[in-house]
Amino acid sequence: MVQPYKHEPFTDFTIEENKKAFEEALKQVKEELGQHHDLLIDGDRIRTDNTITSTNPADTKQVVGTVSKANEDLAEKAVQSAATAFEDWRKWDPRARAELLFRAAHIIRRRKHEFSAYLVYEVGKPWKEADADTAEAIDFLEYYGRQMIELKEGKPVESRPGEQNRYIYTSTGVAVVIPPWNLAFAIMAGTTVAPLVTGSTVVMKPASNSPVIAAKFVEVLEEAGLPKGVLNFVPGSGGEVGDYLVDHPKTALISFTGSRDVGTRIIKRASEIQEGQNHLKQVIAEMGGKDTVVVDKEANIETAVDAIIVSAFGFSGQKCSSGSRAVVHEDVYDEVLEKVKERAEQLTVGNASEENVYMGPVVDQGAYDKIMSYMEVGKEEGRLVTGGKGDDSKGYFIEPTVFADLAPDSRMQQEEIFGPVVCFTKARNFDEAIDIANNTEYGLTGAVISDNREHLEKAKYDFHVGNLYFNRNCTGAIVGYQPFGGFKMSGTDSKAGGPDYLALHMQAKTISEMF
Ligand SMILES: NC(=O)c1ccc[n+]([C@@H]2O[C@H](COP(=O)([O-])OP(=O)(O)OC[C@H]3O[C@@H](n4cnc5c(N)ncnc54)[C@H](O)[C@@H]3O)[C@@H](O)[C@H]2O)c1
Ligand SMILES: N[C@@H](CCC=O)C(=O)O
Repeated sequence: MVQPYKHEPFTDFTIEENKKAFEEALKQVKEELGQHHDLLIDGDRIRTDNTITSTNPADTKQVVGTVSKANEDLAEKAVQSAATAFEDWRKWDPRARAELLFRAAHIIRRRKHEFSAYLVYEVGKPWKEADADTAEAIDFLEYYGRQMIELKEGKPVESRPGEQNRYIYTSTGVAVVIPPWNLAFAIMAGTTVAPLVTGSTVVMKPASNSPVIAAKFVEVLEEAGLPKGVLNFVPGSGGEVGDYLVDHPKTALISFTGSRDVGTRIIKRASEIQEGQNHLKQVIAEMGGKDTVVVDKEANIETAVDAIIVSAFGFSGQKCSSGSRAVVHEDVYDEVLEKVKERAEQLTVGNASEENVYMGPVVDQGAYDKIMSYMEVGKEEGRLVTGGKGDDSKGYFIEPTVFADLAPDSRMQQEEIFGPVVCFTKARNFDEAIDIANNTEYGLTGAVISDNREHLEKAKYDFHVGNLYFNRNCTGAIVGYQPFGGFKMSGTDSKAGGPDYLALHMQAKTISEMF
């Protein structure tokens, strides 16, 4: 009997024993760093001359690992291998596929701190963020396994006398999985196992900033018993391997999570019918955000400050859900701004492998340069309240930064910066605050801090985002509790970790028989 789903608890690092265990994991993983990881195609490990080197963004001289790099020929092999494996895999009992996910979850749970330590080194996650990322990966395995068991008989439909109707879900085919680097474990794992558990086979191309954690996860799935060819691992360039996989006539499902530009490009390419293609491709594309914390005049100010700080600076603002905009009622604007400034100045920034670092580095030189260029835009468009400086001499560190008095349509309030920067805009009343919150092309997350019930009810209908939070931060959705996905240019609203997610990976089939 499968136990009811509950999310994986977070580690309490104030408990000395947990702290020691995590330090031990960091030490152990540090000794392992620098190893090489091969491609996996049709169950074979393949080593290439071309490699991707993954380095620690907090200490760029530290090599986390290298991975072999696929080209178009190897991507072709991977698709063919997945297409062949599909014929058996789709006929596996869905429960057996689900149980494979449960076994993988157990393996990760036993070595939880080890995986989190990899996240600390590979993408610069502070302990808590790394722990939450690993917990979410476990949650996806446990949750989607249970969802598949629930869906395996299909859904009830009516039948008339002399007729038997059934409505079932069938597997789709070869899925291409293209995850981002920021929820480097959770999203990579969740988007990989969702097609797998539904009976599709997968070609996974990890993000080039986080291929090592992806390679470690592939090892876990092999250990859990995944047959050869069912999952093929092909790190490579987005432009070369990504495009090739998306365009391939045999790929049937593309699951992408990443930026708006790459996502919309994939949607366009996947809609073009290739020679030899006899199906339409299903595309799941979860993309960027420009998320707002709205503060009403009737609000608990401490709750508001907390929500802004956590939303803006958790994982250095590198979440699609990050609250990079604060839209605050004019009556409390100065007070909230001043308190956010004070709190931001107390946040610790440093190498994430050290305890009690609130903010680690940003992920790479490209991200660092982009975020720093926005500091100049912010100074032109608004007022720098605190922060604004960076240091990329050893790693990519940027101060928590607050800009004030920005026009709602300024670049700072419209474009996804994806760094530790929050921009304040003043609103004359609650209606105007919601209008400002809605005035970007994105619609992913949002928070409203208010003690006014009428205003909260209004926000339920008028604040146009996929994940809306009241009196808390707008980050940190939990699998099975707060299904995640956005409106507008934030994506296809697939709601990862929700009850409808797996159905998007399958084809519903009606079978009707007369007696
Ligand atoms: N909505 C969500 O659930 C969600 C979750 C996490 C991150 N994000 C978004 O992801 C972005 C940050 O992640 P990123 O920097 O990894 O995004 P990205 O778009 O640069 O890359 C995402 C993935 O796409 C691949 N890629 C790049 N070019 C490609 C191409 N031409 N064809 C196919 N694949 C290609 C990359 O290698 C990577 O694996 C932000 O915009 C963030 O908001 C969204
Ligand atoms: N699901 C995560 C964000 C994923 C994107 O980065 C959250 O809710 O904070």
